[in-house]
Amino acid sequence: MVLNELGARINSALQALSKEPVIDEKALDALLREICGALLESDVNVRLVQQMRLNVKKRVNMDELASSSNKRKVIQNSVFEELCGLVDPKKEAWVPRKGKQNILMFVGLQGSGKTTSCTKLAAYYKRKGMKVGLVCADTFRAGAFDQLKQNASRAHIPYYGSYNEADPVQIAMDGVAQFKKEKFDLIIVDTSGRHRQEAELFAEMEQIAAAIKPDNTIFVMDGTIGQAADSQARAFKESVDIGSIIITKMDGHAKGGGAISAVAATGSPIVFIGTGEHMHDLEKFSARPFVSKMLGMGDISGLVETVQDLHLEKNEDMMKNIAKGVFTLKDMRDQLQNILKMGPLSKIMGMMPGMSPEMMKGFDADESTRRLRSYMCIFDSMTEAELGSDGKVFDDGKRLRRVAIGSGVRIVEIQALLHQHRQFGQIVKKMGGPKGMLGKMNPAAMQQMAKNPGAMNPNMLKQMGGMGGMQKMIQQMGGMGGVQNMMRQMMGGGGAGAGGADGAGGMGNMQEMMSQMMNNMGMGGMGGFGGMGGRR
Ligand SMILES: Nc1nc2c(ncn2[C@@H]2O[C@H](COP(=O)(O)OP(=O)(O)OP(=O)(O)O)[C@@H](O)[C@H]2O)c(=O)[nH]1
Repeated sequence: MVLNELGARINSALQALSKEPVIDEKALDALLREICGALLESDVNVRLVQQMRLNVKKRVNMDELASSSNKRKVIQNSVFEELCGLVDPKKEAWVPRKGKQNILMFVGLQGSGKTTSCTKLAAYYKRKGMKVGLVCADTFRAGAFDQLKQNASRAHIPYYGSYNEADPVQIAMDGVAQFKKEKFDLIIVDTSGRHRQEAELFAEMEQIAAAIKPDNTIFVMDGTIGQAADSQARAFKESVDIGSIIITKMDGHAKGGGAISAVAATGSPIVFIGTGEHMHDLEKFSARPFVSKMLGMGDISGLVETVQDLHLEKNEDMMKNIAKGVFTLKDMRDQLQNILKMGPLSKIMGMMPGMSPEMMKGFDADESTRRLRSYMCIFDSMTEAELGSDGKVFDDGKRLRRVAIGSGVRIVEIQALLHQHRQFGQIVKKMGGPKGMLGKMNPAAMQQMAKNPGAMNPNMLKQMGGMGGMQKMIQQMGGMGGVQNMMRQMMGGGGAGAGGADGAGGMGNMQEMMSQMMNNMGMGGMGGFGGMGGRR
């Protein structure tokens, strides 16, 4: 992702500042030159870059700041704040309200990723427990309804459309009326992105908006269009009341800066970014976490939300087991299943603080996901009794052969899985049990922690000394292999080969990732229940 490169450049400019013996106007100018150059190369609007440079200079008063370390901190903070300012229109983003029938209309040019994003968003709110329906009001493009139908069916989202009705306004009204009658919480209306004439397209959008009276209109913009984003956003803003923005295709080679600066043109907040063609490739957008992640500082709020969506509290058995220091094969399967449910591994890794863009380079998320799926096949071929065991039953070669035949996976790979399970079991034993960190908490507290990690997040961070402390903690996890080591093994050496040592290497890292996640949550839990919760 090109934004990672932008983040890496800004980051290294900030790092270089830390090495400067004297921090003066010259050093500040050199830093700003490098940062502004990087932003311009990423297609961020030139006026905005200029303004950002002036704002940082205004914030940093060299004469008033005494020590160099103070100056460094003030400059770094100012740059961070101003980068956030670039993508933050300081307007609260609209969110659908529970207990109300919310209507959302999507607009955007043809090919921007509107239809794909409609379904991704519907799936997102479905995961949040809402009853969501999709309406296809694009009658201009032949095949638009089929595309929406296909996407919606794959995500198990109810949809409405028509092959006969030619009037998009009528379809939008009928679809909304039907879903309203059926008490849907959120109705998403997809519109056309193309007409013979631009004026016709805007007129149609206005008519649909007047007929269905959406609570919010989302403007979908292609992240790869560069500087053209500004004029496109302005044109849409003049016709419809744009409430929010989704920027798509921020994976691959999107520079993204152009679309991001469209925020300034519309004054509306970016609510999500599309990061791929799959259903899960939609990331919630907020200015600070976005900038933090771009600079390799992680996105704790995103990670917490993703973990929340897993509803770990529902897995009572595993919570009880872990608190006791017990870890069965079934627990491992459930954990891996959870990781698969969280979406692409690269996305999760990017949310972890301390994962610098360099560390993510070359990370083969697809290969790791493939390996995870092959482990799922192995688990599927085990009996309930085997799954509930600590894995020692597989010392018997006959069982191993049976599972290998059943799953179509080589014996060495099953052995690798069992080896990793044993290793992770040892970590759980250390963390759990009466003396371990998790063992000191009762199962109800563990469930509470899983149910609402976000609520204790501020305490967790405070306890660990803020973001810096979090990064330090991850570095200190060197004892468990270390994140860097983990990434190296996950993406390197192991490569495409799935068997034997490769399989073990990849899995070892996967397992470390899980333990880190649990460790993070565990610490949050301790914060929440160890007296700190009372202070909130
Ligand atoms: N890589 C990537 N591709 C995307 C993303 N979002 C959408 N696409 C792809 O972009 C192409 C166009 O997406 P659509 O959803 O059909 O675009 P649309 O805006 O609905 O187009 P019309 O229906 O013609 O108005 C499809 O091939 C999508 O798979 C994204 O975030 N990343």
